[in-house]
Amino acid sequence: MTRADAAAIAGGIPGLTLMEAAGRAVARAVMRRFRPVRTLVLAGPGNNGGDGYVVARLLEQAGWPVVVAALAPPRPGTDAAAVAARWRGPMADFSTASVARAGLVIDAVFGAGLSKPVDGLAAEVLGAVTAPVVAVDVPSGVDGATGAVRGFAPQAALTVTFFRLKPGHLLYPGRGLCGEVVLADIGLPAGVLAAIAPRAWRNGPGLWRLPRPGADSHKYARGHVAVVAGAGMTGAARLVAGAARRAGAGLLTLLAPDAATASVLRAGDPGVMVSEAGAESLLADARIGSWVVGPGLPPDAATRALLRQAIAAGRRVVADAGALRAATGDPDALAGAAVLTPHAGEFSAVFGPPGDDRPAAARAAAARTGAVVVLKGADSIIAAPDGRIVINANAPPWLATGGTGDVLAGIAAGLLAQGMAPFEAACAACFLHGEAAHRIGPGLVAEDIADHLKHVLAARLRS
Ligand SMILES: NC(=O)C1=CN([C@@H]2O[C@H](COP(=O)(O)OP(=O)(O)OC[C@H]3O[C@@H](n4cnc5c(N)ncnc54)[C@H](O)[C@@H]3O)[C@@H](O)[C@H]2O)[C@@H](O)CC1
Ligand SMILES: Nc1ncnc2c1ncn2[C@@H]1O[C@H](COP(=O)(O)OP(=O)(O)O)[C@@H](O)[C@H]1O
Ligand SMILES: [K+]
Repeated sequence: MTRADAAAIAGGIPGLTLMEAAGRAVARAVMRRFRPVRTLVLAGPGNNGGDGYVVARLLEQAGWPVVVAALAPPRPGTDAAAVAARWRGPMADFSTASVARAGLVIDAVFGAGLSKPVDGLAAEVLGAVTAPVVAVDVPSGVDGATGAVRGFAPQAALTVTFFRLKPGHLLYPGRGLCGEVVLADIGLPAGVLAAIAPRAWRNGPGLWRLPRPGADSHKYARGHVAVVAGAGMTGAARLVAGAARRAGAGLLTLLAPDAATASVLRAGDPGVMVSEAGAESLLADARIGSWVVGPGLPPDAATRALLRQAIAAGRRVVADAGALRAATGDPDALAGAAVLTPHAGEFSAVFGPPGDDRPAAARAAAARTGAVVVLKGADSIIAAPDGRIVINANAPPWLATGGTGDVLAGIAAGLLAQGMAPFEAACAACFLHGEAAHRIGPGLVAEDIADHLKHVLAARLRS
C-alpha cells in the first residue's frame, strides 16, 4: 500500500487527496452500519492516524459526538499533521479511561506502516476496548503482508481498506480480526497496479482458465492420470481418483501394490482402471502424464523411491501425504514435482515450521523444490517457484474433515492432465474445492466433493 500511495503520488495525485478519500470511505462505511453514538478515534502518528482525523471531522460534520485521542502527534509538515490541524473538536487522553466511555472506537493507530510489535500504552488501550471497533486499513498490530499479529491487535467489527486487499486481510489470524471487510476505491489510478507489480493475489477465476474439451476431443487428449494406491488405506487413492476424473481427466488408473488390494479397488467405481503391473511398466507409457503419489501411502523409502522414479521419468507429479512425510527433513527429495500439497504439519516436517510469515515460507519452499507449493489450511497459500503467491480465501470450515486433502490432490492432477500449468492448476483446484464445499455445506464428507464438482464446473464453464 505504501508503494501504491507512493506510485500514485509520483503520478500526480496529492497524498492529502488520498487521505481525504480514505477518511471519507471509512466515515461513509461507519454511518451506513452504526447509529450516531459517542465515538472515540484512536489516532497514531502516521498516515493511518491521518485517516483517523479525517474520519473524526466527517463524522462530527454529520452530527456525531466525536472525540480524538492521539497516541503521539503527527510529525510536522506531513499530510497527517495537515489533517490533524483541521480537527478542532475535542481531544481526550489516549487512555483506558477514554475508551471506557466510548460507544464506538475508530482504530487509526497503525496501518501499513507497522514498524515493530504493538506494545506499551498502545496495546494497553487497544486491549481495553469493549465497544465495537472499526479498523482503518487493518486492525492495528495486524501485519498487512502476512496476517500475523505483531504484539497485540484488537478484534474489529469492520475494517475499511483501500485500493486492494492485502494478504493480511485474507490470512489468519489477521483475517479473523478484521470482521467485515470493506474495500474502498480512493481514486488510485489503474496504472498504479502495474507500477507496483504485485506478487500476491486473491484466488479467483480471473487468474486461470479451466480446460474445456474440444468438440473433437477424445479421452487420451484429456489426459491419463495414475494414482498410486497403498495396501492399507485404499480409500485415499479412491478419493483422489474420483476427484481427478470429475475434474476432467480422460482416463484414470489406480496402481495397486498387490493382488488383494487390487481386488478391493476393483470393487470400487467401474470407470476406474486398476493395474497390478507395477510402477515401472506404467511409467513406460508416456501417455500417463500425471501422477499422484502419497495419499494412503506409508512415509517410507519405497514411497520416496517411487516419487523420484515418477519425477525422473518426466511425469507431472502431485505429491501429498505419505510422499511428503517420506521427505521429512529433506526437501530435495521433492525437487521437480509439479505440485506439493502439504498441510501445516507436513510442511513443518519437510521444510521446518513456517513461522509468522507463511507467504515467505511457502515461496521459499517453492523456490527450493521448483514445485508449486500449496500450503493448505483455512487460508491456503499457493506459491510458485518464481515468487508469485495466490491466497485462497473461499474454503469453508466444513472442509476440516478427513480425506478432503486427497480430493484436492485429485482435482489438481485432473487439471494438470488436461494441460493446465502447475500454478494455474493448483489455484483452480483450491478454488473449485472451496466452491464445491460451499455448495455442500454442513455435513460435508470428503466423498461428497467430487460429485458436486460437476455443478461447480458447469457454472464456471458457462460464465
Ligand atoms: N500516503 C497516503 O496518503 C495514504 C495513506 N493511507 C494510510 O496510511 C497508512 C500507512 O501510513 P504510514 O506509512 O504513515 O504508517 P502508519 O500510520 O501505519 O504508522 C507509521 C508511524 O507509526 C510508527 N509506528 C509503527 N509501528 C509502531 C509501533 N508498533 N509502535 C510505535 N510506533 C509505531 C512509525 O514509526 C510511524 O511513525 C495506511 O495504512 C493507510 O491507513 C491511506 O490514507 C491512503 C493514502
Ligand atoms: N478450517 C478450514 N477452513 C477451510 N478449509 C479447510 C479448513 N481446514 C482444512 N481445510 C481444507 O481441507 C483440506 C484438508 O486437507 P488435509 O489436511 O490434507 O486432509 P486429509 O489428509 O484428511 O485429506 C485442505 O484442502 C484444506 O485447505
Ligand atoms: K488501524
